[in-house]
Amino acid sequence: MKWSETTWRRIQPIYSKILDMPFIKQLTDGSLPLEQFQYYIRQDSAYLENFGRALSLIAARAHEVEDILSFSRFAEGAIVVENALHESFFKEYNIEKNTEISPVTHHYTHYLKSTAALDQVEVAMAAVLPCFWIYKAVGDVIYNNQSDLENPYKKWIETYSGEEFEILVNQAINTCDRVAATCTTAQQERMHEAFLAATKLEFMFWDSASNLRKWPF
Ligand SMILES: Cc1ncc(CO)c(N)n1
Ligand SMILES: Cc1ncsc1CCO
Repeated sequence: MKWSETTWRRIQPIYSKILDMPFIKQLTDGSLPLEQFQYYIRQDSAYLENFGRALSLIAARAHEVEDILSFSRFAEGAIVVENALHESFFKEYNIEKNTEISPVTHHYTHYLKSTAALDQVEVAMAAVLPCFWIYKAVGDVIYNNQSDLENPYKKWIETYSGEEFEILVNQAINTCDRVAATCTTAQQERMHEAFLAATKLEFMFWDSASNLRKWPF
């Protein structure tokens, strides 16, 4: 079995919990309270900026020229999406710009950047993979279950359900499979652990928006 098939199977219990989250259900039917969406977009802007940095670090550390190119493109894509948030979502949804980074965003972005800087590069590639794969999978489920044509979050829903994003996601998955094939079993296991950790953080990222989580001080 491919590394990606094994890793996707292993995270199924968490993936099911993600699909059951109130945030996802309410985004799908359009009933998500605006305050939660605003919180989410502000945090996602900070997330994408740092995700872009992590992807650039991986590009710099990749062994193969084709992977330097892919991860440089991914990094650019993340910053382009971040820019789009500022150009449209911040204005349309009346979102304040200067936000304090939340505890979960802080943890997730620092986890990705330290993994990208210090871990084996194959492990770093596995750590960023849920950002692609979970969003593609969840984006498709939301897109296919939209119940309300007037959904105020329609534009967001379209970001991750297009063919363009799908191509990048498949590229990220295939890259992980190719590099995993060069790794020892122990190294592949560390790739699984990184994929699992980032999947949990994807759950927590939405959970944090649902609860408008803040620092205690
Ligand atoms: C938290 C998070 N994970 C993944 C993506 C998609 O890359 C995103 N925009 N935000
Ligand atoms: C995963 C992801 N999220 C926003 S853009 C992107 C793909 C990289 O361009």
